[in-house]
Amino acid sequence: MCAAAARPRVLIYILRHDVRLSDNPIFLAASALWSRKRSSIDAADVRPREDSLVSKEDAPAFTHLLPVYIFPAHQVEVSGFVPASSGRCPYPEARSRVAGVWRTGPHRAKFVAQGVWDLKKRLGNLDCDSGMEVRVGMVGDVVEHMLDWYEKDEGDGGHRADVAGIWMTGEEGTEEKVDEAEVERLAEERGVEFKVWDDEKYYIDDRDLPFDNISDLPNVYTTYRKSLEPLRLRPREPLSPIKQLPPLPPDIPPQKEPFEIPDTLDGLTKALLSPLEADPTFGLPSPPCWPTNVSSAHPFSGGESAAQDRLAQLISGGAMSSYKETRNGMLGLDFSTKLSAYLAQGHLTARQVHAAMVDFEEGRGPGKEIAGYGKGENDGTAGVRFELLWRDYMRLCARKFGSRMFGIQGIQQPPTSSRKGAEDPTPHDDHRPPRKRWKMLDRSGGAKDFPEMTREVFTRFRSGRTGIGLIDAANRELFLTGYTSNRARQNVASFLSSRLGIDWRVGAEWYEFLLTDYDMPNNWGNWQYVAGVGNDPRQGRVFNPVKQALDYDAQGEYIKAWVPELRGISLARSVGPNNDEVDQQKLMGLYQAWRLDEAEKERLGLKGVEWVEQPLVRIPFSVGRGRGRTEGKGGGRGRGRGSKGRGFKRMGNEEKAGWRQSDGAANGVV
Ligand SMILES: Cc1cc2nc3c(=O)[nH]c(=O)nc-3n(C[C@H](O)[C@H](O)[C@H](O)COP(=O)(O)OP(=O)(O)OC[C@H]3O[C@@H](n4cnc5c(N)ncnc54)[C@H](O)[C@@H]3O)c2cc1C
Repeated sequence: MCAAAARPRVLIYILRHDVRLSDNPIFLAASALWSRKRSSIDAADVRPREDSLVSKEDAPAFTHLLPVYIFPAHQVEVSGFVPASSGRCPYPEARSRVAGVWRTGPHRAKFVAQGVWDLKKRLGNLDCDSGMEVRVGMVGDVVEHMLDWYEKDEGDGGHRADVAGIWMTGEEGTEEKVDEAEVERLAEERGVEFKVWDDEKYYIDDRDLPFDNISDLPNVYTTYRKSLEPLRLRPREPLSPIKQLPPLPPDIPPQKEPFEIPDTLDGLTKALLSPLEADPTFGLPSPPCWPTNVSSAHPFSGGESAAQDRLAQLISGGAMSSYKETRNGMLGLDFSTKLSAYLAQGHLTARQVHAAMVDFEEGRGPGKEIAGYGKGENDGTAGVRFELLWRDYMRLCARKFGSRMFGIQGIQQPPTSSRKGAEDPTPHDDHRPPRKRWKMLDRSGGAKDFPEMTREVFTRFRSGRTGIGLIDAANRELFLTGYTSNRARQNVASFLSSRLGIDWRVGAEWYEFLLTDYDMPNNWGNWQYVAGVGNDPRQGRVFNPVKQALDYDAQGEYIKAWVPELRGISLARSVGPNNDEVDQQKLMGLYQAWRLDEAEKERLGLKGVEWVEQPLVRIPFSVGRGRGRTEGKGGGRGRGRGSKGRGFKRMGNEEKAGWRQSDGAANGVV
């Protein structure tokens, strides 16, 4: 037992989506406060960004730092951490509320584990006896167990250690807020200092927002963006690197039973994946299989080290500068940055991305051979900044709208409390579109609505067997790799919510399960935006996935990559000696296989195949030479996406093939 005077004073840092050493305000504060105490260096020498740190008065006096990453049991399935001999997991399965799918799938589980391990290694390498612990359980349970353990009487009236404080970063999710409140309650009960920090992983820090009250956040992104232009001047500089941290405490509370924490990355990954592997099909009778000769667009490993490598490679390889021209691509590594998963987990911060781009723009560091080096902001770097601000904006929407992010009417749902009236932040209150009727998985919405059929349709959607090439390619890619492009995501979300009329939240939950880059505000905000219940100022627009394929997959390469059954379609048609053109009829057959002629179906072995013969939707669309003829009038330009716009179109009179449209979709919402 330690004598009271020499008893360690432990500061516990609960890591969440801030799994990095660099540009991390909590690590920097812990490092600075501790070094100051040890060496009596003047505060100014160790506080490069004073406002980022706690003041001397607020700071708990601590001798040791215990960083702990917790896999939260309601969001990640943790039964794989229970050894076979130790009985059952005390928590319910981590499944989603509406569709009942796993909350965290294999792609993200692996990525998160890699990130946690990378940080553990980085901390260990600091050569100051630092490190990190991994725990599983509900956050409150883990913290309570730690506090109990440290408080435990050692037999002579003393504690194992004093807990000097608990720090964590704040998050916007309603579940995360509950976790924060629980930790705060426990800390208060035990007289332990508690502080929730603003994580500084966003493009614009909270302290620099152009409003004091979140209700003043504009309901339209463009208005928000304009209030902040020029975007290049807004972000702060990343925090200075950390060289030293307080050591880990001499005694560390073990993981609460019945769980056991593996001591290798391999073991950690296995524990996370084993419950999911009990059914590798995830309930799909015909799950997508890896096609030959195709690679993931997102083969990247998780972690701060890999994030820094990816960022450096984007700059020195030129992809950051060509972003504007390539960002609507769907195949390959570099059409977009693939930084989303790093940003979501906090392996990287948006201002680190900004700083790397500024270095390039000002002719510092790597990228000398790339056009535009040292020549200021270019279209590509400006485009990335524009998107990073979108990410900030979605996060602020989550703060503003709270639990309405998850309701079926999205943020269009009027607030339930006294916030009604002048403070009601719902967009377009005066001309809100009539409520859409959604098809649900578990109950009928009325006559002609059959949940059993909806479940079957949802299964085909998830399996990549709708019969619409672009949608099927995107859903198979997502299932197999954990990534699909923004272009594909928009089309898929529009297809499920508007063409099929299914409760958009099951789509959001399916994405939450599969996406490596899942991020609550971005996923739920984008899904409802596209479904017409979010903050798209032009509500009710619908993507035409055939027109979109023509615009963004004109040679059908993306569809052929992920739907190998269609690879045998030869698109070239000879129109003279040494002169070929794309056979439009066949191209339309690639985009919707029901349009292939019978002989071609026979040749490809597609005769009688359900998704070919009975697609969920048939979209009338014809092409002449060059361009396609679309249903109705042209759609909006949308979000500065280049000349092709976002591809929203009015809906036409689709043939109702094997699947009845929802009322909303059949009404041809615009
Ligand atoms: C239905 C739907 C669901 C989505 N779910 C998520 C999600 O869970 N997590 C997530 O990070 N993004 C989500 N997005 C946004 C976007 O599709 C991804 O951020 C992007 O495709 C990730 O690839 P990237 O990093 O190469 O993006 P890039 O095109 O290189 O963009 C750079 C960064 O900007 C941000 N960004 C880009 N597009 C958007 C956008 N539309 N909204 C908000 N931020 C954006 C991301 O952080 C991204 O890493 C979703 C979009 C849709 C339509």
